[in-house]
Amino acid sequence: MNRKATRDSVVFSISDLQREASQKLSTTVREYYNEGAMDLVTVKDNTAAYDRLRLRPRVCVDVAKVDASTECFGSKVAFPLGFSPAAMHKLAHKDGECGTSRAAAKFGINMLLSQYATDSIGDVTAMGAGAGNAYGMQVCLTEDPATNTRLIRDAEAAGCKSLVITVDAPALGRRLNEYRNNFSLPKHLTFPNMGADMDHSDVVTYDPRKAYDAALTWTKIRHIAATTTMDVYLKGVQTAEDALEAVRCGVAGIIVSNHGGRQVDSAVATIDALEEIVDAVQGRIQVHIDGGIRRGSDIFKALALGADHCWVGRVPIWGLAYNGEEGVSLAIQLLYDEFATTMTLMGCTKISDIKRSHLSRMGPDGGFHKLQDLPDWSSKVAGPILDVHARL
Ligand SMILES: Cc1cc2nc3c(=O)[nH]c(=O)nc-3n(C[C@H](O)[C@H](O)[C@H](O)COP(=O)(O)O)c2cc1C
Ligand SMILES: CC(C)CC(=O)C(=O)O
Repeated sequence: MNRKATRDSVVFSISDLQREASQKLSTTVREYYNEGAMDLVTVKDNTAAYDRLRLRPRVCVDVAKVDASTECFGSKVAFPLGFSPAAMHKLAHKDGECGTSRAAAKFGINMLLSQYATDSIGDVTAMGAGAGNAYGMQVCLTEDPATNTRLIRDAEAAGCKSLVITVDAPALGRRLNEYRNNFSLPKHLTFPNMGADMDHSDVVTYDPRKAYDAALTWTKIRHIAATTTMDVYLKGVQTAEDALEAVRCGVAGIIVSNHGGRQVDSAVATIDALEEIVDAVQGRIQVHIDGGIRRGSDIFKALALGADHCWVGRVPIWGLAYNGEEGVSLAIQLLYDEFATTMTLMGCTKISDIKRSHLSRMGPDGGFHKLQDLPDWSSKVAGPILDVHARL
């Protein structure tokens, strides 16, 4: 893709995209996508928290050439952003997850597919054939081991590089919009990754056997991780304590996430949770983040705090709703341009130049204070503490 593509005449930012996309959706679908659990405290704070961090630009650095590319799941990606797993893209546009996948592949970024996607994992990864970007399959894990095994085998067969186990959903959060609007999947859409007998009522009526595993534990994670060739990531880790458990489990990485504020309302904004987690993990496994990222400068701030990679859930959905696959491409382009511009203005020519000392945060005295750079952990510990396959 031409990374300096033509501009849209209406949409110049993700906030414009959200506004335009939202106008095209019915109340039920708009609220399902845009809202979250209970009073939306965390939905709002996920974005607001980025504004509590400020940038400390360095000047007189030669930034004539800026390289925003990095690596994720063993693939080179255009910049440190990919698509989080989000259910039901076809409610936004008929292009669905396959359209999202084509846009990701053309730009060279990675995509995670929800087990509640409206396109199959095989069809979605086929859209990226030959493009070089990587895919991951997200699973909540159900109480039915046969369903879990089938999902994992399908993902491996489709060429997924990672298995993303969502750990913040032992049950569905209380999304008041879904109750108010009597939300359900329209009859013409299906969950092709879930098998023929699955319909959306299994999800909203909390049939845990079919939809979630309320008894998911670290022991089960270790067993699942040992049964797959894919790299395992845990999505929904929100504390240093659980990040350390993940390190002990020997998984490849974690995604610091509160499910976009759709599970526990009043959960800490992910950018606020990130710091203690990065400090606890000390570089032993990958630390990714999602939730509230709406600008290239947000990606910069997350990397500066120590994240290895960022993901967005609602952004591609708004792109789809606005203009199908082309709308998704527009969304990626905007975030790429904003991120590359932020790097340039901050005096960073490559990803490894981005440091905590580029950030300032408001302290109890009301003043802004520079953050201290992280130590170089790469020389201290290499790789996870334990090899999960060796343990079992
Ligand atoms: C409509 C919608 C559906 C989602 N479905 C899933 C899902 O099936 N599995 C999952 O792990 N997370 C799901 N999420 C959460 C996202 O993966 C991600 O954590 C969240 O959207 C990040 O916040 P953001 O939308 O502010 O970027 C969903 C989010 C949205 C908005
Ligand atoms: C089908 C839903 C359970 C998908 C989801 O995780 C969400 O809506 O946040």
